[in-house]
Amino acid sequence: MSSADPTQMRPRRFLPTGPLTGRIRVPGDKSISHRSIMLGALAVGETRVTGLLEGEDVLATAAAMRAMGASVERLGDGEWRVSGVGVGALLQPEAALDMGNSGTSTRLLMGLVASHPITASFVGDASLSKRPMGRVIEPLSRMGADFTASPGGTLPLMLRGAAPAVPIEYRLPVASAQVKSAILLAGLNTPGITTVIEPVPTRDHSERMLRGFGAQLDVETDADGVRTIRIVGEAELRPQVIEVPGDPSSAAFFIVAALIVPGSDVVIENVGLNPTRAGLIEVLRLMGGQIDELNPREVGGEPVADLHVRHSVLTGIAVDPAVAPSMIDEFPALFVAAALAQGRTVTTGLDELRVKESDRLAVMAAALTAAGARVSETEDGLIIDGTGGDPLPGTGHAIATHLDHRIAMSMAVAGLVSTRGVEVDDTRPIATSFPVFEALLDGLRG
Ligand SMILES: O=C(O)C1=C[C@@H](OP(=O)(O)O)[C@@H](O)[C@H](O)C1
Ligand SMILES: C=C(OP(=O)(O)O)C(=O)O
Repeated sequence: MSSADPTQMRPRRFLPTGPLTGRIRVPGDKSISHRSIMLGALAVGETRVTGLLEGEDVLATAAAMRAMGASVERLGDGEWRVSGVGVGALLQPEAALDMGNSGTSTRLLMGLVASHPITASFVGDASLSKRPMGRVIEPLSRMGADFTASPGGTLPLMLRGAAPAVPIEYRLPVASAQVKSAILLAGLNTPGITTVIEPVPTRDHSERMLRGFGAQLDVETDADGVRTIRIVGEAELRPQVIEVPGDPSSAAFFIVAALIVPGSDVVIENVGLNPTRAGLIEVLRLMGGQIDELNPREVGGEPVADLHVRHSVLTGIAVDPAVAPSMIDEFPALFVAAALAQGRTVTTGLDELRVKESDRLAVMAAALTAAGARVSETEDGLIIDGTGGDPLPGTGHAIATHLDHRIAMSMAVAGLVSTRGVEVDDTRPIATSFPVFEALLDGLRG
């Protein structure tokens, strides 16, 4: 796990580069990888997964499911076997579950534990220990689970599951796939029907995968786009064979890199393009980005294509806040594209970015300023005046990543179009979601 110990930090200066050219394949989707292990661990029998992301966050999920009785084994590169215990049969872990840096592991596993007759403690690193868990504690308490959390509703916390739990109907107060998923997973072992009402659609991997594993789940969408998701509890899950598509959130760094580095021409293979995840591509196209989808197909029940990305003259825009949930993790990368675009980019409605691995509005504003970009921070977004493609001049200050992988990778990309490079204070967090990022980047430099 990434540690907060500053003596262990691994800095790197990302230098300006010539054109990026070639083909790459990004690792498996992080959201789908977490869910493959969790649902595999709840099915009776053997689930096989290929293309699993072997990042630290997913490994934290794997370790937790092992600690609760499932067998989770690595057979080869991205190839895993999960032998599940069955819904209702999770065992009480002997030690605290170490969630590392991973919000998804924490919140989804809290959902699972909440409706099992077990007690579990959750701990995490310095970044995760600041993130709000009240958003899952509240609905899961209504289902009967009992929590002892740190002040402010943070980790470390202890959770005593309810048996039986009580089904609820819950309207999400924040657009969060993690909160939605926590409640649906708790609903798996709850008698009756658990209902989540989602006013703003968020990534729907849980719904797709729960159905794929045989849970009875239905989704109704009204004329305003409000989704009502119902899951029938005391489900029996059937083991699956899952091929995890490439992670669009990882592809994002290479899409932006190829767009901003003059002369670049890159193909990123096997990128998941679920519409609840593909907002960045839409926004970059509106800015003038040349991104073509080749060989569209389905992988693991998700739309996928190879993306052909060429250097483009980008123009700043006002980003529609409605697109935010479908690119929530991609804003740091978008901010870098905006910093190199012509004219002004305005983003709004991004309060959720303040509760990710870091406060991504404040940290990206500081990071881009240190790189020489013109940025101002508002309550719920950034306003960025781009260089029009000129290299970022830099200020000589290193970028503080605050244990946030997406800040480290975004600023690595910014360094590619700079006059003297961009010094990232710590590259270790990159391993939480994209361990081969630096190797792929160095490979494209030719
Ligand atoms: O459900 C998921 O897999 C995720 C949901 C999002 O979080 P929120 O639900 O907090 O928006 C996203 O930021 C995270 O990287 C993964
Ligand atoms: C927000 C993220 O992940 P998590 O919430 O799982 O820590 C992310 O990967 O950008």
